[in-house]
Amino acid sequence: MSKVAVLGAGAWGTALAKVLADKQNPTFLWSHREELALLINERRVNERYLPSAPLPPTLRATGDLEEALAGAELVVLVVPSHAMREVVKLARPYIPNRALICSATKGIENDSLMLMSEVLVDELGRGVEPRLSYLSGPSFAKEVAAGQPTAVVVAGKSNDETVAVQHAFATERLRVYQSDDVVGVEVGGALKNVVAIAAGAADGFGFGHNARAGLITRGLAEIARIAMVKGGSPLTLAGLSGLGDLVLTCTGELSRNRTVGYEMGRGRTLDDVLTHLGHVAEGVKTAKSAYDLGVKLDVDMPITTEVYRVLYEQKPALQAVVDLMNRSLRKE
Ligand SMILES: NC(=O)C1=CN([C@@H]2O[C@H](COP(=O)(O)OP(=O)(O)OC[C@H]3O[C@@H](n4cnc5c(N)ncnc54)[C@H](O)[C@@H]3O)[C@@H](O)[C@H]2O)C=CC1
Ligand SMILES: O=C(CO)COP(=O)(O)O
Repeated sequence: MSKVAVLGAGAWGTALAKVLADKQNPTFLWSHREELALLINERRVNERYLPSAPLPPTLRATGDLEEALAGAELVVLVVPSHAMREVVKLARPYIPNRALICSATKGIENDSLMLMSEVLVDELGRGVEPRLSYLSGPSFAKEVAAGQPTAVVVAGKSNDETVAVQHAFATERLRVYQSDDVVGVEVGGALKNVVAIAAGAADGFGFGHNARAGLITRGLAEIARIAMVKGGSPLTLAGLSGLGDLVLTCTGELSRNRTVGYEMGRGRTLDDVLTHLGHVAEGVKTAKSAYDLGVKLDVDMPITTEVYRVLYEQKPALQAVVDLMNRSLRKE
């Protein structure tokens, strides 16, 4: 590509920008904090968010959206979900007419209860839909940046454009699958973060492997229920952006969402954990959106509901376990 813009200079934006820049695409990494962009250019590493990854000369950081976007063939959106709408509004005047636009953000907007795909169409218009795609799957930024073998999926409604994005990201170490199930891929990526908080808490309490495996499996069941009601395929949820990312985030110590649950399971408060985390834990805000969505769509989401009650209604976490285990018995 002649130019790529990555909007969002956190851990994941930096890792994806590195992948694209290592492939010799001139890559602009936009940070909403100018001083971070200056530091990245000076030190050739994003010390704040991804200190382990040296960045190639093909990558340039900037705090100027117009500079990042002018002439870009591919625009990658990787800001936290709560900032997506605001950033897209700011970026809209500068996004080139034919640019492919790929979101790698995982989350559901509070209040509107929109997936990122719905936020993007809301802000950019239906006409842009064929150029939109969504990257998701089990992929810790640190491992991708280190060239550890990783598999992800890119979903989009238009085959040619999605294949173009698939090829843009693919490397010998990053295997990229393609999907046309935008809803399934997005719901899987967003809701696994909520289940990861529960799985982390189970580990923090000192529960065993059984509890974790039960949470992963029953978590997947409720994620699939919501995805289906929203028009996604349950098969997608058996893939990288469902089961794959759920297993990674519920078991991997690098997960920020799992860490939030783990520390709360060990007795720390949510505010204390978030103050010291230094990164976004999307599952916290998404727990509220997912709970509201479950109520709105009349979908039974017991694990999500308990995570919501612990995070937002100060329910004691151990009481949540008791309530989860003692619901009426039912068919699997
Ligand atoms: N870190 C990872 O391993 C992965 C993260 N993701 C997803 O990528 C998205 C971004 O996550 P990370 O890069 O890891 O987050 P991070 O916590 O490492 O960095 C967040 C970045 O967003 C910026 N930011 C915060 N508020 C902003 C605003 N209002 N406007 C513009 N920028 C703002 C921060 O300055 C920072 O650069 C999330 O949705 C996350 O779930 C997806 C896959 C892997
Ligand atoms: O989405 C991720 C890996 O696929 C990252 O998960 P955390 O945000 O919990 O670290």
